[in-house]
Amino acid sequence: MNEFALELQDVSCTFFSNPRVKGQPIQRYNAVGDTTLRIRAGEFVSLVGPTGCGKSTLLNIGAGLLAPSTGSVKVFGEPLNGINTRAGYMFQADALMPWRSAIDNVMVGLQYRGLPDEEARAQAQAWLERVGLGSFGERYPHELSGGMRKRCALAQVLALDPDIILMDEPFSALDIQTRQLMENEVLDLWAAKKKAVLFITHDLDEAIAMSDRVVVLSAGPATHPIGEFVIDLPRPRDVSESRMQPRFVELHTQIWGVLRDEVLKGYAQQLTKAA
Ligand SMILES: Nc1ncnc2c1ncn2[C@@H]1O[C@H](COP(=O)(O)OP(=O)(O)OP(=O)(O)O)[C@@H](O)[C@H]1O
Repeated sequence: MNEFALELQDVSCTFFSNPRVKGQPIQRYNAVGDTTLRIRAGEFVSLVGPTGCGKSTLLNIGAGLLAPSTGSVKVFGEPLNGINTRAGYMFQADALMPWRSAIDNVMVGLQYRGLPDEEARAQAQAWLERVGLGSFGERYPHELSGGMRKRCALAQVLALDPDIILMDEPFSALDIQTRQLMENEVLDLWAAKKKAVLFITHDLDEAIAMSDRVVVLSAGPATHPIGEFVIDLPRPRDVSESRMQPRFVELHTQIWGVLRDEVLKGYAQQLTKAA
């Protein structure tokens, strides 16, 4: 097996405004500059960077939802063309289908894969149990709490047993206690299967507590990595206990030293845009 599950090699991404809007010249925005990012099989990597810098754009490129303007993407050594079928994607917003019960949401991907309904249902139930929703399968998304919906979305992704998991601020909408529970659950599930994870977060504490490596992105335009830190905290980890360790504080100080100026630049840009 190739050492790298996902490789973004010298990618850039430029967005153009809609050419059909009459009377307005086409505007271009260079969201991602020259970026190389490699995630090893089984590695948990977080991307942190100022708001609006281009984190989701990079994740979308890795998912094959967006083609880079230049550069290349490889998945286990093979060039990526179209959707990355080895990856599962967990979004910031709920992606559950409101008209389907929790179990139907989890089993839908398995059904698409051609599993007979009965087997798909059994596997979906097993995943719901693993994420603590064993007795909630018949509930609809609106009948679940925010944390439960996240658990259901997690089961939906993990049921497909992807080799790569792409997570775009999956817990940002949760209260702090639920968030920490979910972070620990994700770490336990990850430790059991050791998939490659690319995790996006605004929260540096979360990035350090969860990851093997944290990559810091510059403020846009043309965001690119400006720092990379190996997180050598022992595993298994409990996210809230990890935060108490002196090494955590050291890493936080080092990474924040790089991130701080970019966050200030990003913030200043937002103010300029808003003015
Ligand atoms: N389809 C698009 N067309 C034009 N501009 C876009 C498009 N998608 C993203 N952008 C711009 O590219 C930049 C990067 O956006 P992106 O969503 O990747 O940032 P982000 O770091 O994930 O943001 P946030 O921290 O708010 O989640 C932003 O300035 C955004 O406005």
